[in-house]
Amino acid sequence: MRLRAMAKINLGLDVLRKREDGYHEVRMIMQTIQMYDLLDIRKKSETGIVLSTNLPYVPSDERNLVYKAAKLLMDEFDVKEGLSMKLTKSIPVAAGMAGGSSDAAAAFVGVNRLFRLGLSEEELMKRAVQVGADVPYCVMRGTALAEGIGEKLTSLPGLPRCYVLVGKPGINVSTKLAYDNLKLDSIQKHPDIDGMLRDIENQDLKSLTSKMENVFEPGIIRQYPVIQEIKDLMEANGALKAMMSGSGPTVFGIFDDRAKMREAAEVLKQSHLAKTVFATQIYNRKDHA
Ligand SMILES: C[C@@](CO)(OP(=O)(O)O)[C@H](O)COP(=O)(O)OP(=O)(O)OC[C@H]1O[C@@H](n2ccc(N)nc2=O)[C@H](O)[C@@H]1O
Ligand SMILES: Nc1ncnc2c1ncn2[C@@H]1O[C@H](COP(=O)(O)OP(=O)(O)O)[C@@H](O)[C@H]1O
Repeated sequence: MRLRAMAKINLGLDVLRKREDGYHEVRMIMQTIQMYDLLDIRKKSETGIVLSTNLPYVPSDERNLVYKAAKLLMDEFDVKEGLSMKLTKSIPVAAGMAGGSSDAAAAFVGVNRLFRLGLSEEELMKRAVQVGADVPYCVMRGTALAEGIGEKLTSLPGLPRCYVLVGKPGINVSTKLAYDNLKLDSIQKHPDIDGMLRDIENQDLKSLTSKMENVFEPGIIRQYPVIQEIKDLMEANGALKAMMSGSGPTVFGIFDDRAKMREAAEVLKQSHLAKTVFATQIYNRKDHA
């Protein structure tokens, strides 16, 4: 069985407060994009889980979120058969695009199907949060409002067709450090998430993109000014708006015109500001086909 684990971007990202357990309460507008890892899974005769990946620097043992997700379900349902998984990564790692979380979501969906565990999407999402705050969203996909620590999800109407240019500089940002370094009292500008929800309801892409904000962005840009340079390049080359995704460092630009996006992609490649440049579009199917 082959599953696609789709990447996400955060169109809006607000952090409200720190909880007792160290996690933060957030309010985010999430969007799946057509960029994916592949997870091949099959039963094997010997018991246990075996995982391989195409990247030497991604762990292929119990530290991998795919392994964690599969083990969690197989332990709960006392699955005696073995599982073999092959993960082929294309989503940049530690990039703010939920690559690992989405791989874990694919493992939840795949193990549920392969061993006929009969869990509904909601039941999978309830378990998914144990692997990571963004994993329930990666099970759900599409356009969504994420609250709580990211696990309280409301499905939203799909956005009008638009194109997404992804540019990741050659640096990595730790999500944990990004949260630890965030000074909640000195956040200059909170995104207008409610306004964005209205724009999505009205299918008004221009108004929606004009409100895009991410509270992590100023702090991470101070550390890595290249992020600002990539944003500026995208906006100078036709993006309605460009912003950092999640805890960074990936920048995405939203375009209403595919040709313009492709031209901007060429300019970005020539600039050598980004290590990964990928031109794609939003993705709103939810069926894990
Ligand atoms: C920032 C966001 C925005 O979508 O995405 P990424 O940049 O990772 O893609 C998410 O909130 C990332 O969610 P996720 O990557 O699943 O987080 P987890 O693995 O559960 O947590 C990693 C660490 O981040 C911090 N964390 C995470 C989520 C949250 N709501 N509050 C937190 O404080 C915690 O310190 C935790 O130890
Ligand atoms: N399946 C996986 N894919 C990528 N990284 C993984 C995976 N499982 C565990 N990790 C670890 O998690 C860290 C962050 O991964 P990733 O999910 O790509 O970040 P982000 O959520 O910022 O996009 C990596 O440094 C890696 O060591």
